[in-house]
Amino acid sequence: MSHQLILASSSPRRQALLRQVNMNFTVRKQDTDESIVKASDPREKVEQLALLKARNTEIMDKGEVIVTADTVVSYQNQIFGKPEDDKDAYTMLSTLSGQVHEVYTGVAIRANAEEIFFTEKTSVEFWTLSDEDIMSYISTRDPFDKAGGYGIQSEGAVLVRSIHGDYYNVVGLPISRVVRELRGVIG
Ligand SMILES: Cc1cn([C@H]2C[C@H](O)[C@@H](COP(=O)(O)OP(=O)(O)OP(=O)(O)O)O2)c(=O)[nH]c1=O
Repeated sequence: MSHQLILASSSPRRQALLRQVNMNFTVRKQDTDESIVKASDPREKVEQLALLKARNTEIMDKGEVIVTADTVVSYQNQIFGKPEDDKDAYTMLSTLSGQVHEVYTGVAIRANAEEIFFTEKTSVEFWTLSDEDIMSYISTRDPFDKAGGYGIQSEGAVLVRSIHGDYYNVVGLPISRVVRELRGVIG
């Protein structure tokens, strides 16, 4: 059967990462109400959300393979998604200042009769940030479409002291693992 890869994501970063490794794919929008997933464990949360996004994506042809993902930041018992406003971004960034947090990205792959999912975790250490560091970063508006309120690939790079694990997982898609898992589905 010939396969057609569909990335069901409006994240420009996820699209760019699949393009970077020369995958042939098309983008399909899905609109998922993320508030219905109540899991408090970050791994469970991103897996459930990625699966929900995959199940909410219409399959239009038998050969289609749907890929979806969800990213959260986890610190102690808190899970941070995208900040709602400046105050929310400030709370997230001041909590993460000087600490190590985890970024979880759950990925779901849905083909005709199968559904697989997995999660990657990357640890990220932030420098200790002054109020001025945080306020000037928020004023760039970079935090607002990103889990945890920062983008490691953009202005947020200056907040990060070290990482352990897959960099691309932090950006929103653990691309090398995704490609390997896809080989098992589309050959
Ligand atoms: C931590 C971090 C997150 N992010 C982004 C990746 C995700 O796009 C976003 C988390 O939001 P998600 O809800 O995972 O994804 P999304 O709404 O952007 O896209 P879609 O559901 O359509 O696939 O945060 C970065 O770009 N850089 C970072 O350093």
